[in-house]
Amino acid sequence: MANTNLDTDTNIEREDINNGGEMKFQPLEEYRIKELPEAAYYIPNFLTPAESATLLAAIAKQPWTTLTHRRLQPHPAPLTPAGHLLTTKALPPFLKPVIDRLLELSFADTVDEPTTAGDGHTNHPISATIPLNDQHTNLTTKSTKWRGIFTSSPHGAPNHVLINEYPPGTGISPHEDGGAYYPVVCTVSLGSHTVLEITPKTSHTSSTNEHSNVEESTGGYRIFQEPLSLLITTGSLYTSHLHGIAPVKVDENLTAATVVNWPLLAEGTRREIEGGGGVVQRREVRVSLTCRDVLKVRDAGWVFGGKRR
Ligand SMILES: O=C(O)CCC(=O)C(=O)O
Ligand SMILES: [Fe+2]
Repeated sequence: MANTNLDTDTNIEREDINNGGEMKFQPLEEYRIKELPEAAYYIPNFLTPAESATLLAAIAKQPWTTLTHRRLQPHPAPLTPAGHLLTTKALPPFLKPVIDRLLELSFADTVDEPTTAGDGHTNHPISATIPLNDQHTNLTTKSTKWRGIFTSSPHGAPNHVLINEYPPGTGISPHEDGGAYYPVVCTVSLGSHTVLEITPKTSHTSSTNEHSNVEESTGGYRIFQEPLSLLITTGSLYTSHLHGIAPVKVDENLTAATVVNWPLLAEGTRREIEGGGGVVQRREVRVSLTCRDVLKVRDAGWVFGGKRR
């Protein structure tokens, strides 16, 4: 049954993250892809099918930049070759629900709080139950601090969304994203699933060709991205490794052993993949939204003689 169509997948796990009609996600640690060497997170059903439909309709009305095999939309503007965003224009309003949803996600940091303050005064009720002569012992209590994924980023939120469209049979060659962004990359997938391939690179500087200093090794990782899902990569994963999508119409050999985020996939998806013998067709166009915080932002008004649109 290779005709598995994941595009109509139901929200089997939505109950887990939906609380009284308000979208509520578990702490991000719950979504960690444990097999990867750097912190990365995968959240199935990050958006609802209705939200996806609204987004796709809004995206269809925006102008595209056409490449040889795919189209893209850089919002609010393309980056310069140096990786700068030359506008202070906000992201278009149709992307706000996605950005707001990203800002809802948080880590639940457990922090140790001393029960005695530096000046010797107790600052926690627990100290009241402790005999005075025991209070020199270094007592701590655990508390939870919520920390968003963009809390420490320069602008506190993504300021750039790159929309890529991939018809079945198209992909993106292995690449790294470079240093223009704060190292948190959030990718929302709409339409079809895809399989992201992450390949460690071994630095191998050649004196004859500075562009071929990246040598792919065989040990890589495959991440299955369901429609409606969110993938977050952090740290050096996108700089110490290459990432890309094979230009194929059918993904094969998809199993718990070959897909690193297998345990995080919606149960229905795992069943469908298994039912298809590990083979899944890319039947629809996939549209991805890659949301990042570009570090360097400058108003370009002066560059164009003060003429702004
Ligand atoms: O479409 C994707 O999921 C990946 C896009 C990507 O890697 C990029 O635009 O740099
Ligand atoms: Fe990329």
